Amino acid sequence: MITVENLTKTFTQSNTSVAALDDVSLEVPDGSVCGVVGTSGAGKSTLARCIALLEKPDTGAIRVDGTDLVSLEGSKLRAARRRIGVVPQGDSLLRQRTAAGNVALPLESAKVPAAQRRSRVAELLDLVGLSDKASVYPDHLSGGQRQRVAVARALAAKPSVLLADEPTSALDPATTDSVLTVLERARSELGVTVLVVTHDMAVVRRIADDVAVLEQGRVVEHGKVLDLVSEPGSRIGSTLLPETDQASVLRPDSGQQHDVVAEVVLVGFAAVGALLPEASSRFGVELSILGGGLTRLGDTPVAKFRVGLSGERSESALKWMIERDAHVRRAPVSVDGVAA
Ligand SMILES: Nc1ncnc2c1ncn2[C@@H]1O[C@H](COP(=O)(O)OP(=O)(O)OP(=O)(O)O)[C@@H](O)[C@H]1O
Repeated sequence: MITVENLTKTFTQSNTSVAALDDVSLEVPDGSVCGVVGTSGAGKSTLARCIALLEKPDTGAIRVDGTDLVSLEGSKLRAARRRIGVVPQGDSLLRQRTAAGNVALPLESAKVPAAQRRSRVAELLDLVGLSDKASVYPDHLSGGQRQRVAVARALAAKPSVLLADEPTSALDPATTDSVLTVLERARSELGVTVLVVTHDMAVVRRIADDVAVLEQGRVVEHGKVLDLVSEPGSRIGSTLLPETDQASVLRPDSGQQHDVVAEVVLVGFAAVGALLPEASSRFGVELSILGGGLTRLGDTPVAKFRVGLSGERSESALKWMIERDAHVRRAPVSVDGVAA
């Protein structure tokens, strides 16, 4: 578990102070992937640098497995740094070393014997799907392949935490996917806790269990992605889920009367596949989809619909859906049945 407690960091330049981190607290459970997102200047990289022990916060604690890393010094600090693998922002490989040579670097620093080093490098290149590129130099690798080598290098010393700062920036979607697959594999096959700093919501959509949204140095939203998307007013929800498209209720279909209009978020195969039709048939209500759609967060299908229900038992149908974990937000209905 990574626990960040009340972290502050202020930079002062030519008499101007910037609170890059302002009382930031968050928890990343063991073996999970947490996305740290936010606009440019929100404090994401500063947070990553503090957790990687490359920057000292002004106040606050960073605990990994219970130990506060901020207070460490000397050999204890160096040992703690080895438990955190870092994939730095941008191109970070040594150009004069092959892919295998780059991955071996942390093992050489730790004085791991040559035979052990070779087998560990082979394992890591296999993990990132680049066994056939072991002797290729970075200039002859694609951007995505270079990032995968950087991930393998960050994992070389068997860290418990992997921290990646914008690992997919400047990559096309297909290449982004190959890098995210490797991060996901680090978590699932090695049990590493992964923290990904990104401005790309596709990263959160594809691999994050948890997410923290930073704004002007403060955490404005934090939690499990699948919980947050169901919360009314969630920024993550409004970014990751389909628009329910207010305008669609004014289309000809919506001219009909609805007894109830509501926004419904459904999470998981069972809910997405069956809840609406079952509610409709069980309570004898007519159910119209007025907007929204289906998406996928990680492996989980999630739907957000604006629905209109017509029939005497509309309220009961809605209540029944809520009891089955549908997240429902009622929209006020005007006299002609159109949501206000
Ligand atoms: N070394 C530094 N000296 C002075 N100011 C800094 C320094 N590092 C960061 N800052 C300031 O702190 C704030 C947060 O910067 P940070 O790089 O953490 O944001 P970010 O969310 O990672 O942004 P980006 O997405 O653009 O990389 C910004 O206002 C930035 O200008």
